[in-house]
Amino acid sequence: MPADHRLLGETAHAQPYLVLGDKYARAVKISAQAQPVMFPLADAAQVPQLLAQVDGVVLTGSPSNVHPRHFGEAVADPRLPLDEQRDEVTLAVVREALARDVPLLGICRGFQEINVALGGSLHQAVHALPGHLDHREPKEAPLEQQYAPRHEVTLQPGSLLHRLAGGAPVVRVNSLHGQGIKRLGRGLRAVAHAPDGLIEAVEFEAAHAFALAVQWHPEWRCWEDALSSAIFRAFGEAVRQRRARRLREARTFAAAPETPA
Ligand SMILES: N[C@@H](CCC(=O)NCCCC(=O)O)C(=O)O
Repeated sequence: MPADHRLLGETAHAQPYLVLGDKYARAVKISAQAQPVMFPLADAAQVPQLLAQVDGVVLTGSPSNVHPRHFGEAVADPRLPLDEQRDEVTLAVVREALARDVPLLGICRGFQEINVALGGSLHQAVHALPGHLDHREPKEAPLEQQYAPRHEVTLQPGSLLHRLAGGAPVVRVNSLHGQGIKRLGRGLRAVAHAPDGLIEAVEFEAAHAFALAVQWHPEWRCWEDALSSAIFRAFGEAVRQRRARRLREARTFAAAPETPA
């Protein structure tokens, strides 16, 4: 799971921290029944070696935005936070995980990172687009209201997400984002849309393993919601399948006779 790079503490004495949201780790632990791990201060060059040590990747949400230079644009609103150290690692993780069929779940910012890593782009302010909803959360409201279901999404029949939703054509989801998909990345299939047409979930068409990303927050009290639980349960199953395959391959390699010099 990625680390956010944040300054925490009183402004005059703020210090840099590496941050992972508790609700993401808890959803992996409880609903996916997997052990979250982080690689603090990892850099893009280490990604192949680090991915060989894990059986799945969850790219979490974050208040920070993916730097628009990754999709050829300038920053539209300099007041909004960025996290370029995170970008450098997660964009590499997306490409390597998909190339190696490492189970991949993207949430909110993680959904956007997957799209950008595959050559897609983002609207930097969805609420400023004619005919679009304001997908941002009421920031002054209590958390229960911020993460409450806010709008419907229509699910694509035949998609993994549609199956995980038990065939429901529409579900209600929470919404805590100012950015959204503009140009869809290579190999991605849009599998859920908001009422204003914004893409709200994608799947990677060529994936042989779990590869799903959603713009909303299924990690929020996921054990209370059928679709959220199903998403993390399916991710956890994919993680255990990869682990079993990895251990089988390791035993096979260990048992192989030494080739004569
Ligand atoms: N900054 C991006 C992504 C928004 C996002 O991930 N929000 C969640 C923040 C809090 C949490 O981790 O739950 C955007 O604004 O589109």
